[in-house]
Amino acid sequence: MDKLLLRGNGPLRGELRISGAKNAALPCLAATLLAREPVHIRNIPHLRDITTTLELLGTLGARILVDSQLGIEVDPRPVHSVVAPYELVKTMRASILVLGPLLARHGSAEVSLPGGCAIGSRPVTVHLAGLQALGAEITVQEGFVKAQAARLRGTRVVMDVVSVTGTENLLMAATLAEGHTILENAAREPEVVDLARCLTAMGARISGAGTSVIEIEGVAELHGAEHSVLPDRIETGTYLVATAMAGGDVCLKRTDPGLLESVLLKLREAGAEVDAEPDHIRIRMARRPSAIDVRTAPYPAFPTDMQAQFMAMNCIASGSGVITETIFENRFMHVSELQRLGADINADGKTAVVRGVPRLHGAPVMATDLRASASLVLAGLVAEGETLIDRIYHLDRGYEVIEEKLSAIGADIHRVSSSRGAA
Ligand SMILES: CC(=O)N[C@H]1[C@@H](OP(=O)(O)OP(=O)(O)OC[C@H]2O[C@@H](n3ccc(=O)[nH]c3=O)[C@H](O)[C@@H]2O)O[C@H](CO)[C@@H](O)[C@@H]1O
Ligand SMILES: C=C(OP(=O)(O)O)C(=O)O
Repeated sequence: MDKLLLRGNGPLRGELRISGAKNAALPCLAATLLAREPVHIRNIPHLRDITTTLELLGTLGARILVDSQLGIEVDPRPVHSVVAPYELVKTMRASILVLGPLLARHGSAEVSLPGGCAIGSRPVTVHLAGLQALGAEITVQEGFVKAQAARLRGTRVVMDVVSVTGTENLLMAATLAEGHTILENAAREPEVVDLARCLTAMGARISGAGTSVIEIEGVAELHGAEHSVLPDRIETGTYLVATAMAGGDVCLKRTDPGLLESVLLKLREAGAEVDAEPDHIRIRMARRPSAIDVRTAPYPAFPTDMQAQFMAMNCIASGSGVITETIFENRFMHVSELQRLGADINADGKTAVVRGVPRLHGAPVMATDLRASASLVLAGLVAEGETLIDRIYHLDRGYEVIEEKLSAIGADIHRVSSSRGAA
């Protein structure tokens, strides 16, 4: 099993290109199941979650073509199965996203309850209650969600919690429902908006995406389309924090500052100079960051997927900062690993108080989930000596060639096989 080896190596300088967003590419790939013709999706990141999704689509019978630019064409016409098996679904939360499209397009679906980051209990009741409201018969048996409906019927659905993938599943299902659907208390994340753009290109009739009320006028069928996935705001935020921690001058290309205003605000508060242009962000940091307070909440507030990275920054900041995680009940698993590097963190329930220390010290650590892994990489960039990160398969779910991107801007980071790690 691979590990990452890092040595603190001073400021970061240069430019790097941001990839397409994992959390938008995954629902867009699921949405291809709704169409009657091939759908071409561009700017897809090269990630393990994407490979798993393509494998899942292939298992259902879809034909997948990858072009030289890593654009992917999914031809859903040969789909012959509506069963998403446990072996593929267990590693990835987003696999539940095939439920709505399979049900809407084929009248039934059997999807294993999903896996993904173990950051909380992560129920799918919003998805199931919404599909029931749209007329589906749903049972959960032996770890599988089984859903049936000859044709879904548009209706008003009030989601009892704001759920990103819940909103996406219902949005996709409603595109082929008979009549009008109103989704209330919808998630407003940019990835939901991107999915709505993809569906609209396929012929769906959607208004209100990006607000908490989305309306969908069902259509009889969806056609082929081309769609380019929006930039990954979490990858963008992670490299911005890396520069804020290590110091230096880095330009992130092919991103969109409008997607992460709450994050840019916090970076400026920490002392970074941030120039936001329509398609790139330049960050300069010439001093130790100041500790900041962060409270996670649904978009447009501060994203939970950036919480661990900001905790890493507070670990080496001047002063103390309070991190409050309001979305997931078990998203502080990085705390004990950051402590192994010398961080001073006191976590209790939803809150962690971080007192910045002048220096972290390298140590062997273990990645526990995707963004926790990212926080360890950031800490390793500035720690004195060697940091060896185990279980980086979590990182490979969500960061495209992270060691290549960070090396290109001056970091000392290498992927090593376990035999080197054990030496
Ligand atoms: C593939 C993907 O896009 N993943 C993102 C998505 O996950 P995901 O869509 O799984 O997260 P949700 O928005 O559904 O979860 C938000 C909160 O709602 C709760 N909840 C959710 C569904 C439900 O039926 N009942 C319920 O109580 C969850 O336990 C959690 O506390 O949004 C999260 C919140 O921004 C991000 O951290 C993930 O990176
Ligand atoms: C939690 C995440 O992913 P998933 O929802 O796929 O587990 C994430 O992207 O930070």
